[in-house]
Amino acid sequence: MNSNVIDAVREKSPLIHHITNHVVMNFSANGLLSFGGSPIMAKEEQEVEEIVQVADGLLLNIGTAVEQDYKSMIRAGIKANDRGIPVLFDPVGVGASQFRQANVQKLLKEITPTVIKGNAAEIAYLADVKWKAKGVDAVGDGNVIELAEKAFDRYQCPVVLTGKRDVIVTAGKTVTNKTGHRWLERITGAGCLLGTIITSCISVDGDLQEQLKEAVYFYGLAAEYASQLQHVKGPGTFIPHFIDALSYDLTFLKEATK
Ligand SMILES: Nc1ncnc2c1ncn2[C@@H]1O[C@H](COP(=O)(O)OP(=O)(O)OP(=O)(O)O)[C@@H](O)[C@H]1O
Ligand SMILES: Cc1ncsc1CCO
Repeated sequence: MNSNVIDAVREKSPLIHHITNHVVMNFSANGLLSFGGSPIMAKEEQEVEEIVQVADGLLLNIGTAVEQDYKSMIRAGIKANDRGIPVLFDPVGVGASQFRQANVQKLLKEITPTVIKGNAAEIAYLADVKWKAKGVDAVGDGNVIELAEKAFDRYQCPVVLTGKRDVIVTAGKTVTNKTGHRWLERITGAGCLLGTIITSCISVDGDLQEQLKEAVYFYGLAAEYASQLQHVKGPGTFIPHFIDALSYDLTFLKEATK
């Protein structure tokens, strides 16, 4: 058997509406297509409700968001909440500017995410804990479990905190994940694409904790597999092989990375 969650995604091929940043649009669309889902990038305020109407999941990522994008995100998020489809929120670089901070606060008052996903610095900002960041990247180590649980308590929302060790917090349960490869830190958008993969996994029927665990575990294994291929020499050659690996079966990746 492969994986109930991943099989279900591939069976359904969920349409994931992205309002995401310019840097990762292409990478996210290709990664999701390879994995087995169907991407649409649409951020015009006048059309987002129509797109959400037919989507299976919504991803909101503030990486390069301008004022108009936040309006679109709020409108799309409210519609997604009304329809009951999952919403993943990725507060990319939220601590980097007052503009991001003010808009994220406003957004989180208007919409209810199904999952908040971010690196340690982003989750620390939301949890009101001091953490070092450099632009959109987290710097240094600390108690990531405590951090993710604090953010969960504050927003009453499941949290996926990413890094060398990922932490997944849902109601009453915290688990960690160690799959992954250091080259994921050396390419842009590894966290953003993980957000896309998670959104597709939570848009099929099933238990949220299981879906989050499986998405994060699979993603890390795909990276481990791609990194060990003979012709993969560094972050650049890693990217296309990682995209390939996202289309593989979990059982195959487990065997091949033993
Ligand atoms: N040192 C590492 N070793 C193994 N896996 C890692 C490491 N650092 C990050 N990862 C993995 O990389 C993915 C992205 O996590 P990361 O925390 O780097 O995201 P991010 O900072 O939001 O990225 P971006 O902003 O570029 O999208 C996760 O799947 C995580 O498990
Ligand atoms: C580098 C960068 N800057 C804004 S968004 C983004 C992509 C990774 O988060």
